[in-house]
Amino acid sequence: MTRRLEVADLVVRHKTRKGTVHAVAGVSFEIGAGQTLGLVGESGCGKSSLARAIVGLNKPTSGNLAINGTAVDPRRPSSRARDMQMIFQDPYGSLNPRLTVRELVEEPLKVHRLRSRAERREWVKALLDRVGIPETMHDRLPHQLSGGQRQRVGIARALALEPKIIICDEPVSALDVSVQAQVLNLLVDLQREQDLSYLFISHDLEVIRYVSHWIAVMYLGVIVEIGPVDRIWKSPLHPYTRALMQTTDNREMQAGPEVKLNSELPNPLSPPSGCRFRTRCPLAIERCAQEEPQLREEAAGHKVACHRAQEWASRVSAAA
Ligand SMILES: Nc1ncnc2c1ncn2[C@@H]1O[C@H](COP(=O)(O)OP(=O)(O)OP(=O)(O)O)[C@@H](O)[C@H]1O
Repeated sequence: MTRRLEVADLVVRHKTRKGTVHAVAGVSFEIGAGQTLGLVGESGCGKSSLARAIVGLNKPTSGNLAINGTAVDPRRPSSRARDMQMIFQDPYGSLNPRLTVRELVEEPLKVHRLRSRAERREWVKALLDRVGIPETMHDRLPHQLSGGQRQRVGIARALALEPKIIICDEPVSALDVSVQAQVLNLLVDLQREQDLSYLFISHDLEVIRYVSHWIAVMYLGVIVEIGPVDRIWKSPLHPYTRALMQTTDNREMQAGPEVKLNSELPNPLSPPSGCRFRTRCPLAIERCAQEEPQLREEAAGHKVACHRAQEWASRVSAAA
């Protein structure tokens, strides 16, 4: 597998008046060429902090990044703009309201001094055409577009520099359900055509399942489970993943204990000792308070950070 993006031990801390939030507490994963890793977890578990640090919008506290096998300095964002771009949840907030559609897509090319004026015009037109924005709209301002059209412009802008990796941070959450599928299909088609790699963030597991090859589940700054999409969908092993699955109409999940998320996410300023999920976990035992579980491979490519995962895994397969 050609590894497009490798993230190792990434740490992001935010200093606030009340203390330091450990938003990302040592996260590692890789994404192959033409693959999507879907990242899921409740609001506040650190998904955006992770995405912004990878793309260079926030400086990570520590960690390593490699793009196409070459290490890049995670604290120097300019070094990776041409390889990696981001698509945001709120295309209105992320698009300069004073620039026309055409200018918005052209801007990254101008900043990086790429192509002649005539070539830029042609490339911008081709990009807008590809994402389904007709020429009659190229001179419009963002507020004159629908939410779906704005997101299409956001996608064209992200593609302008021909990156191979795109970080999609909740790209369809702000859109009407009827438009969500169109934008998701566009992203999936573009991936196939251009062999793009996506880190796709969503709190919606159904969306994640639709677009992803791999799923990573994040809880209070750490990845608690990661694996191939079908495996996670059918045989999730971490109690937190099971709890998230129980909020969907996943009928393929193998039988096992019910885990409900009744309480709120603990205060991220002082996460629980040992396993961060233990305060909400009906299966927690003494060891969970004392020792932080590490990700361990339970099946090919399927890793889980839970002291009880093995016991669990045998029970789940016995019931299957
Ligand atoms: N710039 C910041 N300054 C201080 N704290 C921050 C900052 N950005 C995020 N946080 C805190 O870091 C933690 C993780 O937030 P983050 O936005 O990364 O999570 P998330 O999973 O993306 O949530 P959401 O889905 O709501 O965007 C939260 O406790 C949040 O309050």
